[in-house]
Amino acid sequence: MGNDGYLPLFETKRTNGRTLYRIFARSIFVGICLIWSYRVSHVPRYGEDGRLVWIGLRAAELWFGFYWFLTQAHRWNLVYRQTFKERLSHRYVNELLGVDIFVCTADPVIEPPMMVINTVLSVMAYDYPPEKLSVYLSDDAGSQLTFYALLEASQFAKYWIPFYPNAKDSKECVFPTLVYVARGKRPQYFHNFKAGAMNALIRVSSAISNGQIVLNVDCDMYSNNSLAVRDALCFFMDEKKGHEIAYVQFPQNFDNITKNELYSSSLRVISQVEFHCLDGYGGLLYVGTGCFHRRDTLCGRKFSREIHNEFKIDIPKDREREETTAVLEEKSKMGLKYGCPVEDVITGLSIQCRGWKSMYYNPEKTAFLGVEPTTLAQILVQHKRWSEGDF
Ligand SMILES: O=c1ccn([C@@H]2O[C@H](COP(=O)(O)OP(=O)(O)O[C@H]3O[C@H](CO)[C@@H](O)[C@H](O)[C@H]3O)[C@@H](O)[C@H]2O)c(=O)[nH]1
Ligand SMILES: [Mn+2]
Repeated sequence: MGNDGYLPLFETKRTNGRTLYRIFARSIFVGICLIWSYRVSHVPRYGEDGRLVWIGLRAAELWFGFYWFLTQAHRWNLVYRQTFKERLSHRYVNELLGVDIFVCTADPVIEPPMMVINTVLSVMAYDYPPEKLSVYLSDDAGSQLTFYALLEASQFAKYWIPFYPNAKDSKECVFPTLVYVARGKRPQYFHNFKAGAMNALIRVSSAISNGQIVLNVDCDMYSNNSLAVRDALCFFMDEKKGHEIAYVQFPQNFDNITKNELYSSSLRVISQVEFHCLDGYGGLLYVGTGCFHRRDTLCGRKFSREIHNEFKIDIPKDREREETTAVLEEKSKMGLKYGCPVEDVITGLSIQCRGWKSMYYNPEKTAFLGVEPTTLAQILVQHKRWSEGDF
């Protein structure tokens, strides 16, 4: 507690054992330097065997050492966040923010409706006032099957959600708003993949529920922790620091990890080490699914020190305004950015350039579980797309 009696809604801790890691890293650096100097001082003379191989190895070791040196930036300064949800519930009984959840799907064959619907149901069951929760399903395939499955799921939810451990009284149970959205795609108008779908959802939801917070969950992932919305709100609603935070990214975990993890697609090092470090430097990336955003920053708002915990949203209601929004999206001044295969990363960076901060929250109980690529063909497609976007 500070002198003014203020109890924060979240706290940040530096990892234990940093000194130990730094000693370890320094010892490796000394080792690398010794290898370098050995390679330089013992080059075979002209005519001696192995001279070319020696020089080749020296180049490889130089490169490896340089690469190792750069990766230390991702290991040096890990931080962990902790939230205080009971303080949030206590302080904001009726003033919790509206949350709009966007689920994206694009292909009913690769992404079967059963999986999509499981995702939708899982996010409908968040432990959160249902009148403040809206779930939007964007179906880029405009599939009748997916639509029918959603319709059936909405009926099923009426029976299932009251039995969900967090629903309090089945008689009083109201349901979150559920909306199906399929964009009209025209051949002469480029659809911009997921970024286009997300921007369409931002526009549609602004005219329906207009929640101050927006969460995206891909249809190949589901919510595994019904308290994750409250966790995210602990960051946004913190009285001292909340007004600086634009987005809270949760790690992407997977429940179909193969035994030997041949392709290392569970991104373990990234989510358990490197993101904690990026977070320590205030530069956590937005990496798509599992990320909570303030709607206003996603819509282009700049950070300002004067404005405290105010969630200002301009609703583009009439047609003229909607057209303006579309033009702004096209110029990447509003919503998710276009023209890059990793729309999320560049969108996150642009938000940070406007002065906002981001947070990484990795709760003990996994918040989102998804399907990772398991075959070489799937991995190659995914990495080609990521590499095209990131470099
Ligand atoms: O035209 C499209 C193409 C894709 N999607 C959806 O976008 C999501 C992500 O696509 P996916 O093929 O699963 O890509 P991944 O490589 O698994 O996605 C990772 O990488 C993306 C780009 O960085 C992020 O947006 C994702 O959240 C992140 O999980 C899925 O829900 C798709 O249904 C659309 O809605 N419309
Ligand atoms: Mn995916």
